Amino acid sequence: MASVVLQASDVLVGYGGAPVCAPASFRLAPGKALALVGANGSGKSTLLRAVLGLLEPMGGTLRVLGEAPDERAAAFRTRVCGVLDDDAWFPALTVREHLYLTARGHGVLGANDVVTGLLEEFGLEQEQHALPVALSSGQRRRLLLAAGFARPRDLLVLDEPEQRLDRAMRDHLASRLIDEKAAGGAVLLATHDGDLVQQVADRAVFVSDEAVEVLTPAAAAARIAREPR
Ligand SMILES: Nc1ncnc2c1ncn2[C@@H]1O[C@H](COP(=O)(O)OP(=O)(O)OP(=O)(O)O)[C@@H](O)[C@H]1O
Repeated sequence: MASVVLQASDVLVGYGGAPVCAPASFRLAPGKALALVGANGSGKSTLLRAVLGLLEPMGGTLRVLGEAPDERAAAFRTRVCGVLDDDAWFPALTVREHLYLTARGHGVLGANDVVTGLLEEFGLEQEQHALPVALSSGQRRRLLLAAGFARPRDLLVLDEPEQRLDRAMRDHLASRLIDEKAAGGAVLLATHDGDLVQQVADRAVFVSDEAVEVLTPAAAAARIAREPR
């Protein structure tokens, strides 16, 4: 496997020709996790969207698994899994059917058993035959996360995965991400959770319009504690 999963060199992102933050440079290797931290609206999600190939950078060089990100490319979508807070559901498919479709669509063997395990892991057994419209926002969040883990991936990109999770589920997510690294996966997450940064991340990137700095997880957690929310 490539020794670098993600390489950003002076990447500038924004909308309508206006950058949302300073140019960002960072790299991520297999088996490592990188956290993007910073104030609300600082540009974390926008950087994630560029990594996922959903937004063309305005400047700099961005390489994901050696290529410019392109979500239209099947090879890219096979290896890069994004979990955004986008609530993109098929309204007539149940929780179980969503997970099964995701796993089967990515060629997972024994998809039914994989789904059964994920339903239990993410506390969705009772809701497995419910439609998305019937779920609480926290249950929908857990379904989004479970769908991310239902399919193969080399890079897992998560936007504020801690949102709407209780403490126990946050801790479970942290251990799941540590396992992901141990299995050789790379994790890029935007987060406001300093504990999650310290539990999971090997490095952090502090995003702002003045400068984008690479920090230790402890330094990033200290910055998060100081940021107004
Ligand atoms: N589609 C869009 N078009 C124009 N501006 C946008 C769009 N999406 C986000 N923005 C703006 O870009 C800036 C950065 O937003 P972004 O969502 O990347 O920040 P963030 O760091 O992820 O914030 P938060 O922590 O609140 O999720 C904000 O000023 C936001 O209003």
